[in-house]
Amino acid sequence: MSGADIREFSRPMTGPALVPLIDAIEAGEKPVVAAIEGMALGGGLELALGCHYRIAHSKAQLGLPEVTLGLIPAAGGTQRLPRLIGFPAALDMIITGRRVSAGDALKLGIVDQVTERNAGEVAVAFARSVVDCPLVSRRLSTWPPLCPADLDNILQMALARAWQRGRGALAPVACVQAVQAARLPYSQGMQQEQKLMSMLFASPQARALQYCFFSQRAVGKWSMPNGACWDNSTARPIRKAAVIGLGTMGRGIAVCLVLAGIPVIAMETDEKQLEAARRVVMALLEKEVQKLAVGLHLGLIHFTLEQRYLREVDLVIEAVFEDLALKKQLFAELSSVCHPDTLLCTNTSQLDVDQLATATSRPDLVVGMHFFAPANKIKLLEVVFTSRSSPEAVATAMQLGKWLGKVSVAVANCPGFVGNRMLRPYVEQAGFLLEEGATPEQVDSALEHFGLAMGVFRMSDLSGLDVGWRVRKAAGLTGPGVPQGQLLQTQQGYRYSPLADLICQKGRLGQKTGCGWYLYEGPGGHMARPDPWVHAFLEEYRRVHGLQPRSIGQQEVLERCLFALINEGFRVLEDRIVMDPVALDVIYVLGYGWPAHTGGPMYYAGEVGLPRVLGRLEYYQRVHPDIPHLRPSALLRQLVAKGSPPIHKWMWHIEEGSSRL
Ligand SMILES: CCCCCCCCCCCCC/C=C/C(=O)SCCNC(=O)CCNC(=O)[C@H](O)C(C)(C)COP(=O)(O)OP(=O)(O)OC[C@H]1O[C@@H](n2cnc3c(N)ncnc32)[C@H](O)[C@@H]1OP(=O)(O)O
Repeated sequence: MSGADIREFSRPMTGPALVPLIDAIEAGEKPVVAAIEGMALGGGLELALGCHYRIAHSKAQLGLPEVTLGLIPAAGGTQRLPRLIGFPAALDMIITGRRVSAGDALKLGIVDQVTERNAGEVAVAFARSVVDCPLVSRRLSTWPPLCPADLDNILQMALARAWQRGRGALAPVACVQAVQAARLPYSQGMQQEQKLMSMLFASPQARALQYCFFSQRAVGKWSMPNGACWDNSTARPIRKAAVIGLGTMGRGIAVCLVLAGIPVIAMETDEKQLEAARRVVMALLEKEVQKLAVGLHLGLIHFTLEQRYLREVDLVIEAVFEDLALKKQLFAELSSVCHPDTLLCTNTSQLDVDQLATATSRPDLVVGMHFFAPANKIKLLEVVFTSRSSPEAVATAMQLGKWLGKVSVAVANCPGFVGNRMLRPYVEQAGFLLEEGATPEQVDSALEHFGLAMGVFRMSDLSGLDVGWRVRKAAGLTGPGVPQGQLLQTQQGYRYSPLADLICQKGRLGQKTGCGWYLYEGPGGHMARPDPWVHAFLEEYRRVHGLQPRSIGQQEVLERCLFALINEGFRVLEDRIVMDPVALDVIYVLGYGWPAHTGGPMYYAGEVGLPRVLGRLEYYQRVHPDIPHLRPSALLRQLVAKGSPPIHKWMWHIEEGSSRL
């Protein structure tokens, strides 16, 4: 039982109401044993907690994921669970919404028995064995709360954690408040639970999080402009895969494959690099084995320098250095080494997948599989199809992503695909704001206050500033031989901030060099500190270029960075790079740390109001006519002209034939 029907939350609810039902079961004179097979989530677990005993199958999973939907467990979960397993463990489960295995549930005391057999049959036998036992001690609502001496401290720490990790989300905080009420007599605790639930139930955050839940499932129902789609295309089985290039991304991808039980050929061209990769990958795998407490066959991965092993694989993911010529050469080689049916996938984050496809003997079997770092942690996968990718190739990559535990989003090939394409105007605005008077920490603090996991400059330092530098050089925006513009700098006719290039030229490449936009403890350090050098550098830059710094408020930072990103999102939709705006929201929430409680950038635009987004973009464009990314997209204008329809109707307003595919 995976809990309440989430769709019902946005329409009038029908009875019977769950709370009185659970209370009636608990108060009953017959022993009721919950038999848990599969899932007991949300209202499902709350129902089980109202039963007198719980028997779970060993493969069952239990949890209270309401927080991920912007809610609290409001059918007594916040009152019964702390009574059963204590405040610290209950707080952890309720605030994070994480699922626990049957084995862990037994250790925690949530279930009375775990069985390998049919849980229903075992529960019936168990019920017979307890039929004469008194039930009075089995009614959790009557238990006195298990209050440890340091409960105040525990609750305070939980509250601090909820604020910090929630990044502005209300539900985690309400979860702590509801659990706190489990100190009170049960009926008073329930009143508090209901009060908090009523506050959250109709909140914009809950709506946004429930939109995220369905969006992450909707993207699995992909389609391509040629009519191929998820239910008319068949994925191939992947019995063995290869990863070529064992840098950070390749290692993470190899780990994902092994964890999913897929045998992997992990290939490098350099002996030293291969050994380094072997150490890191095996250490990561052993850590996972310990964490998940699962038996994993570590022999599933074979490290090699030899291409001949590639003959036996069904799919290759290349993750070599981001260099088009190098990748094209590799793809040409793979065409002759691999079996003619082998799918050739690239993990490029921005190179032209169509060009890579032309280097092979099988362009129909080439797709992009764009993982996000760290590949073994981030749940997003962009599956990039070209004009020649076959439905079967796309279906296979999408299915493989799901098998790896990712949410796969099908996107058409275009520069930067979706995520990085929308990121460019955002990063660009941040650079302009520095020129105009802001500091990296002012910009980052505004963005983090909004709820992003990391501000733009901290994120750039983490990814490595040389990544963008290389892209800008390849685009002819900077580098030897590129003429420097006038004040303000212009390149290719538009305003261009060379600040990031200048920082890179100083050898400041981010965390890996110990400094970038911030200062770190040393190379590889993580603690970002404001750097007086950067402040002096910015002041000098403004002085040399005659720029009068001005005070820039939080609102301007947010509007310029976020609305520029959203504006590019509308252009992505106009170009029909994705099926609908839902895909953009999924990509940003799962891949770029966009706060889920705002739904994602496009959903957020709808909440702010499209006329407001348009109005602010028009304003900033008047002030900065030399920044094309601030020019409102035609689709945004059209939607506003049509009265700002809801997000699921946006695609109806795109003119036929506007697709660039
Ligand atoms: C002002 C008024 C105040 C009113 C106060 C109101 C008080 C109301 C009190 C109400 C008390 C209710 C208390 C209970 C609350 C809850 O239970 S909230 C729900 C909690 N449960 C969850 O969050 C579980 C969500 N589901 C999952 O995690 C996964 O789906 C799964 C169960 C683990 C299965 O995963 P998987 O096998 O990968 O399949 P999916 O692709 O995810 O799902 C398959 C399809 O099923 C749909 N679906 C799944 N769960 C739900 C659900 N709970 N409700 C509706 N639909 C669900 C999912 O969307 C998929 O659908 P399709 O895409 O159409 O195939």
